[in-house]
Amino acid sequence: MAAALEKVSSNKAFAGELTKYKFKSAALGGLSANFNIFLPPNAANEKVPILVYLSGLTCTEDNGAQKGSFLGYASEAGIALLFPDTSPRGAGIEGEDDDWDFGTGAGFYLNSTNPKYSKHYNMLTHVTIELPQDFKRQSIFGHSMGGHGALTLYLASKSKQYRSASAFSPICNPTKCPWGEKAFKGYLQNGIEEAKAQYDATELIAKTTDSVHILIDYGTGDNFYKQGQLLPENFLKAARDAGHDELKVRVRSHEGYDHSYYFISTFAADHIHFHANFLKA
Ligand SMILES: N[C@@H](CCC(=O)N[C@@H](CSC=O)C(=O)NCC(=O)O)C(=O)O
Repeated sequence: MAAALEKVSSNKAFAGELTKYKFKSAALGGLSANFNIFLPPNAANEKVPILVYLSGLTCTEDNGAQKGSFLGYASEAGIALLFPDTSPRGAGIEGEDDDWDFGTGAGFYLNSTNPKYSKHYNMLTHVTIELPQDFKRQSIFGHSMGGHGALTLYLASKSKQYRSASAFSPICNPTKCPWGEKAFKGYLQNGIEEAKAQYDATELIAKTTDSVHILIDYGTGDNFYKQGQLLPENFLKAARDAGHDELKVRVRSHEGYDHSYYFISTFAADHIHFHANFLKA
């Protein structure tokens, strides 16, 4: 990271340290951006791998850090956690605060090509290039819109930036659900068609021939799943059709669990341990 970082807060947790920084983000058009980073205790003596967590709609860099139950498991595994924000803040674009599922808090981890948003809404560059400039061993996970971000950043990365990806209740096929359709029509000049090439995990896995390491968990009691916003079955079918077996792409359905952080924290250990296999190999 080239820009100067300003420490906002710091808390000791699980023998490690959770620190919030802010800086002036070039990717987000010069706006001030926050992120949290958790360093496990062994980071004082050696280089540690990093796991990036992307949050969902309406979230900030705090939701995952405060409610995900990830820190203790990451501390034990010797893995750092990076929690970016979910969108630029305060761009001042007309209408960006009108809805909870578009604009502020809803950056969809893409680079906007619509001139109205393209100066500020570049969360793809922010997360993949601007924040982690010096990190060599990285994996990525996320929730809901952040699960969409984790899967698409992993699958679309030409440089294989991430060793593995996992997601809780991800938006798996956003070109076919209301949240994705709304976001892509707003942020992208060529809308859904443009999104299919880069920002739809189901479209991407169908074209992926390389070996992948993906874990997805969702709950059958999740109202957004029931409303057809997540579509994990589409992703699973596309993965199997493309030849990715259970060892490469694992999609688990959990009876009765909802979309909340109670669900995420229930399976937090599984996700940290899944990534540890690849980050520490
Ligand atoms: N305000 C909304 C509900 C918003 C919501 O549920 N956001 C989820 C992510 S949804 C997909 O990206 C979330 O993580 N919320 C924050 C939390 O801490 O739970 C509504 O009115 O339905």
